[in-house]
Amino acid sequence: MIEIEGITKRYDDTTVVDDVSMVIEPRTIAVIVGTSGSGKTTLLRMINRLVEPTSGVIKLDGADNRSVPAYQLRRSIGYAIQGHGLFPHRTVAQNIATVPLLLGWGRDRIKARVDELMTLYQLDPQAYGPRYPHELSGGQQQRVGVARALAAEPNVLLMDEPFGALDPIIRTKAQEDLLAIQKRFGTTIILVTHDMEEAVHLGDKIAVMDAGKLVQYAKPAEILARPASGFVETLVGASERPFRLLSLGPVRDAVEPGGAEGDAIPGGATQRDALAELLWSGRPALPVKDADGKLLGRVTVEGLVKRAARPQ
Ligand SMILES: Nc1ncnc2c1ncn2[C@@H]1O[C@H](COP(=O)(O)OP(=O)(O)OP(=O)(O)O)[C@@H](O)[C@H]1O
Repeated sequence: MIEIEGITKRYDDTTVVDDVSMVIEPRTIAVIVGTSGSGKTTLLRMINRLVEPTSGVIKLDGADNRSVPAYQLRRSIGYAIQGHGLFPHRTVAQNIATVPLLLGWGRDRIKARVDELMTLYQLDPQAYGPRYPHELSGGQQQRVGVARALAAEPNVLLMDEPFGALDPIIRTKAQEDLLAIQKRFGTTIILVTHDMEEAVHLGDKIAVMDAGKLVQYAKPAEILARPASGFVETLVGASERPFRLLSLGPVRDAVEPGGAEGDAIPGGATQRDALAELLWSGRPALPVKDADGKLLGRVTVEGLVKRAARPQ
C-alpha cells in the first residue's frame, strides 16, 4: 500500500504539488491525469525520492520512504519513463539485468529472470538479448524499458507516460501486456498519462491533478459519471463520455432477451465494441454468446445508447 499524506513541493515561491493526499491499495493501478505542468511527474518522483518533498509524508507498506537511503529505495521500486531511458551502450539483456546486478543477484538467477521477462514480452532471448537498443523498434524498446523496471520483482512500479511515444496499435498491445503482467505479479502501479482513454482503461482509480492540487480521486466510472468539477468534466471530454462509459462494461451486462442475425459477439467484449460493431455493420442487433458458445441473448443499438445516456 502507498499512503501519500499531505505532500507538498515548492520551488521558491511556486507550489507545484499542493497538499496532496491519496492511498493506493496494493495490487491496483492508480493513474494520474491532468494538464501539462499540473505536477503529475513531480508527485510520481516524490514516491521514489527523485524529488524530495517540501512537506508531507509518503509511506510504502507503512514505512516512511525516508527511512532507507534514497538509492536503496529506488532499487526496490520499478521506474519506467517515456523514451525508455535505456542505456545505449549496454545490450538488451544487460539493460534488463541492471537492478538485479546492483542487488547482487547470482549470475544464474539474473539470466533466468532476464529470459523470463524477455519471453513474457515476446522478445526471443537468444535473438534479442545480445542486441543494442538502437537495433530494436520503438515498441520493442518500450517493452525492454518496462521489463527492466520489473526485473528485480518490485512491489511498486512507477510509470511516467510509458506508452506516450507508441503508435495506437502498439500502444494498445503495450497496455494489454501491462494489465496481464500486473495480474501475474500483483504489482502496485502508479502511471502518469495525458490520455484519458488510457486512464479509463488501465486505472482501478484515477487521480485528476490541476495546478498542483488533487481535484478528484475515484474509480473511472465515478469520474465519468460524476466529475467533481467543470475542470474534470472538460478533461474527461463531455462529448466522449458516453462512449467511455460503455467501454467500462462488458456486453453480457447489456444483454436483452431474444436472438439476432449474424455473427455473435462474445459476452466479455466491451459495450463500446458492440456499439461500434452494430454501427459499422448497420445491423440493429447482435447475438451475444458466452465463452462456451452458449447464446446469452442480444444487444441492440437502442439499448446501448440508453445505457450510455443514463450512467448508473
Ligand atoms: N526542478 C524544478 N525547478 C523548478 N520548477 C520545476 C522543477 N521541476 C518541475 N518544475 C515545475 O513544476 C511544475 C510541475 O511540473 P511537472 O513536471 O510535475 O508537471 P506535469 O504535470 O508532469 O507536466 P507534463 O504533463 O507537461 O509532463 C511545472 O510548472 C514545472 O515547470
